Amino acid sequence: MEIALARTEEQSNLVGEGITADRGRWSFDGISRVFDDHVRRSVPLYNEGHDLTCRLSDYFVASNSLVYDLGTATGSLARKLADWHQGKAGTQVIGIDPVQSMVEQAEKVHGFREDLRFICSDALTYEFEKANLFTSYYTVQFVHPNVRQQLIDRIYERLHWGGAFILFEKVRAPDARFQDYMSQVYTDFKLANGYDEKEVVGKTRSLKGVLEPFSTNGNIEMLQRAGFKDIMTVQKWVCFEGFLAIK
Ligand SMILES: C[S@@+](CC[C@H](N)C(=O)[O-])C[C@H]1O[C@@H](n2cnc3c(N)ncnc32)[C@H](O)[C@@H]1O
Repeated sequence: MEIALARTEEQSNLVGEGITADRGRWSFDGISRVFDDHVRRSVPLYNEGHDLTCRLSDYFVASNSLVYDLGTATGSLARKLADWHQGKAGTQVIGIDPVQSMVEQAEKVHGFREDLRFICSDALTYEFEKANLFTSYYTVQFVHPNVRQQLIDRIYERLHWGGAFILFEKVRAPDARFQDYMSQVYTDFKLANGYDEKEVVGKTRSLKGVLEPFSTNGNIEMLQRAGFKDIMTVQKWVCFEGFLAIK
């Protein structure tokens, strides 16, 4: 299905010449206004994963609960979680993102609410309070592999016993043949969602060394090293996977 797109200047910067020329220069700064449209056309089952996260959160979020959404971007998932648990007294969702323009856009779109806050900070250094639920929706893949384990260790440590980490990641396949199949099917997905070949190649090049997916097993082993023992895949579309890990 072809989708006609009216490109704003920001959108052109995002998917056009700018990133084609800039290997490994992907940045979330300066794309906050077009991010929502972009991410929905780039991530399969984007809305479904948010809905599933809300449904799973029922097992971990009660009144006076604390939820952190890491890499909240424009705050869509944090907002959905806050709405989902509205009425649970004292419960708060905090969206964290190191990109100021993303946090400003989140605040502009979702406004001021007692139960929903956005903080501009790096999840690697932010001093988390003890929480009931952490969510990371396609964020950990952007944390450099040499410090990724440290982040997962901190999440585990900062969770209450019985709390959970819901982690969605782009994942690599277990071998070269499957990786080849998955890459081709995902390219088909992006082309069907209105990107042209130049844009697909340009974005792939701009993400070199910036988006570094682990395999399914790599993610599970990272969660296990942090201390998680109860881990399950809750959603999967080819190379996009959601995990539920319970402390
Ligand atoms: C693909 S987007 C996340 C999409 C978002 N979670 C959603 O549901 O729409 C990745 C986000 O992670 C953020 N990010 C990257 N490194 C981070 C870090 N160290 N700590 C927190 N957020 C980070 C980026 O700024 C970006 O907004």
